[in-house]
Amino acid sequence: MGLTPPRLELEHVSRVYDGQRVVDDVSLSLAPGQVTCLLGPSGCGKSTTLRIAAGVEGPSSGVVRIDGQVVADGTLTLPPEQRNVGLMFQDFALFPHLDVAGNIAFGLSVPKAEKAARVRDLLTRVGLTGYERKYPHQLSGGEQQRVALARALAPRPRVLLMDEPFSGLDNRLRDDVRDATLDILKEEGTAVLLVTHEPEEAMRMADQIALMRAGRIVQVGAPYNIYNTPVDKDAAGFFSDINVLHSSVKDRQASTPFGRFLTPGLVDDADVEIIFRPQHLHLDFDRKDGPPRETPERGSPARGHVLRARFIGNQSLVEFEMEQDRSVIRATIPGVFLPPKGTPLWLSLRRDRCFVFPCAHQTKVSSPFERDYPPHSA
Ligand SMILES: Nc1ncnc2c1ncn2[C@@H]1O[C@H](COP(=O)(O)OP(=O)(O)OP(=O)(O)O)[C@@H](O)[C@H]1O
Repeated sequence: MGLTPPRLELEHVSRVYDGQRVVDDVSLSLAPGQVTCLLGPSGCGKSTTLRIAAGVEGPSSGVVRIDGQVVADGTLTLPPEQRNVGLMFQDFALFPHLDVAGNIAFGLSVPKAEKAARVRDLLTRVGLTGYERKYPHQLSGGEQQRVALARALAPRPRVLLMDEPFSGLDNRLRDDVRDATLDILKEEGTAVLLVTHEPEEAMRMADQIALMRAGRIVQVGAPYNIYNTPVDKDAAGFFSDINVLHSSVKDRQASTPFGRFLTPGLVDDADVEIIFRPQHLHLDFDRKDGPPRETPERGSPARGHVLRARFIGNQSLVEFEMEQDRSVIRATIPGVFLPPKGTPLWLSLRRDRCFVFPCAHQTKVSSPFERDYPPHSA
């Protein structure tokens, strides 16, 4: 017996419009019951990828499979209704002339009693029991979204494709609807491909995030891994504010106000950027007995002076000018921490949360010998 094929599989899929490759060699695989978020900035090709998975358009090249069956390649494109996929888009698009029960039952071709039972079951799951006879215009945005979800799930699709399905909802409602939607999707065991440009939404919803940029998938992984081991500076910066230290390589290390960092795979004089998030800074007050001690976890502390501090909700954002090179570093601190301008403080970094990348314009990158060479300790 062979292995169970992925529920949805895209293999080297590309799409060219007017000579421009808007989806570029995308490969992606979704297991049953898995939520995959296609995440990226506006115009990077997310919706086009989703439309290719749906069968609304064909790929210029590459193959799409559902449960191992080819549904599109360079020549064949099965239409959406022959793929057993559910679709859910931003504007929900409920049928205004059908009531809630009619909307949910629309795509169901099963006996009447079975249809009614499925509608009842889905209404319970989406928390809308008793809403059968209401019409879309009588529902709130969140209720309409839940009816749209029930309608998409009614025929038990093998794959559910969702394009920014929560973007029409206001912030507070969105969190509740997202959580409820996730519970239902998990119960149904459908494989979900969800398009979003919001990193928080992807972090909250996804089992797997596929980060897209300029038509290509640049990184795929679980939210924790994508956040904590970004593939490059832009991937790190997509999820949060970042600090960037500039340096260059000397003897396989880069010096910074916070001590030295190893630079595996980079040759001498290569320009590098050391990236870290504002929440990974640790602050200490100035002391009489000199700087706080250097530790392997936090490296050497560096002194900075507060430029400004603001309370931003459940944390404070403090900006520093570093004494050594006058660079500006931002730190976020839980709770209220608003030191006056000019206050000297010692800053240190969680070194396991720092990433060293060659500068984008870099020409002096790796040599296989450097990569294999045992690194010096920092
Ligand atoms: N039918 C089309 N004809 C020509 N160009 C298209 C077509 N559809 C999409 N594009 C172009 O392809 C690129 C990717 O579009 P797509 O809608 O897939 O991006 P996206 O990442 O989903 O963006 P957004 O988040 O803004 O919806 C864009 O530059 C867009 O203008």
